[in-house]
Amino acid sequence: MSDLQNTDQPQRPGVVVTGASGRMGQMLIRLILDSDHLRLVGALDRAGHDWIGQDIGTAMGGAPAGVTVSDDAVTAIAQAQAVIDFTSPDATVAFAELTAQARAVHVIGTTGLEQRHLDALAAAARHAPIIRAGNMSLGVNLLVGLTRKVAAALGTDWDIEVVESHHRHKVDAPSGTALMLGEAAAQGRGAALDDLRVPVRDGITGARAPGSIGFSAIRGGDVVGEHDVIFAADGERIVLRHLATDRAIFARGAIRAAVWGQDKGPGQYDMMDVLGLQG
Ligand SMILES: NC(=O)C1=CN([C@@H]2O[C@H](COP(=O)(O)OP(=O)(O)OC[C@H]3O[C@@H](n4cnc5c(N)ncnc54)[C@H](OP(=O)(O)O)[C@@H]3O)[C@@H](O)[C@H]2O)C=CC1
Ligand SMILES: O=C(O)C1=N[C@H](C(=O)O)C[C@H](O)C1
Repeated sequence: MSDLQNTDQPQRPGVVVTGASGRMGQMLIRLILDSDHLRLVGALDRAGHDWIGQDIGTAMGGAPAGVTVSDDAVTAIAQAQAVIDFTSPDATVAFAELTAQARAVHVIGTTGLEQRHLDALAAAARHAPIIRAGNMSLGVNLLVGLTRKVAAALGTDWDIEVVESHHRHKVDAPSGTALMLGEAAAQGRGAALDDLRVPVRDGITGARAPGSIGFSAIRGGDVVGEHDVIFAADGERIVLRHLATDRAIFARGAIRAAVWGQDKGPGQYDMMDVLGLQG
């Protein structure tokens, strides 16, 4: 059934989508408008955006959805039970403060967060649940567990490299997913990624440091997201690969997280919690 009848099922949690005109924002809104589990109550965009004041369904080129695109985050988030947020790090921190005040679930897909952003999110999570992952897909979260296991099983004579490819518009590198995979590999080796991570290689880099974890990023075209974790030893290689061909996989994960979070207390969660893959 469609959620276009926005008032007929008040028991469904109301969700606000931030960055509504973005690639992920539009995908999320399409899926939420078709969801039996969530009700779209707000669509936020940056002040001055062409879509402000328009119906979100019409702005996306479809039928009216009964929700007007707004730049008033305070008012929109105050009436929400969940906020799904795929925007930029500074915006996500600002939305986290409002979402915490509303005691709503904040589902964060935004990547490229620095320590100061993470610190602000930790503060917000003292008041309401935050569910954050660099990749919301089932496949990648399974791959994280596999990567940890393979890294734990292999010695440091197996070199680990993470290679990722994304569309030409992506602004951060390595991708959030690549960092999740690198962290899993480091955990498998009983170490912290910060201690093993190799900065971008360029020029006379010297030979590879034993036990290090390298990252390479490719940007081009419309690639949705591709990740390889390469374990390379003398005479053999293992490659664990995830290929995303449709952004719906991320949006479905985020919607599942928003519903899952409804009965959770304040704190920080990730997709491994949502999918029951911890441990
Ligand atoms: N965790 C996951 O599974 C996934 C995470 N992502 C991440 O999600 C984020 C968004 O990706 P994508 O949708 O492709 O990017 P887009 O650039 O297409 O969309 C981002 C949206 O956020 C808005 N936005 C950015 N900064 C602000 C701000 N300060 N205030 C208000 N709105 C703002 C943008 O508005 P404007 O255009 O005006 O700047 C735009 O509408 C990225 O960090 C990406 O890496 C993406 C896919 C999956
Ligand atoms: O920016 C994107 O597009 C994506 N970002 C996430 C990341 O940084 O890993 C997830 C996915 O790969 C798409």
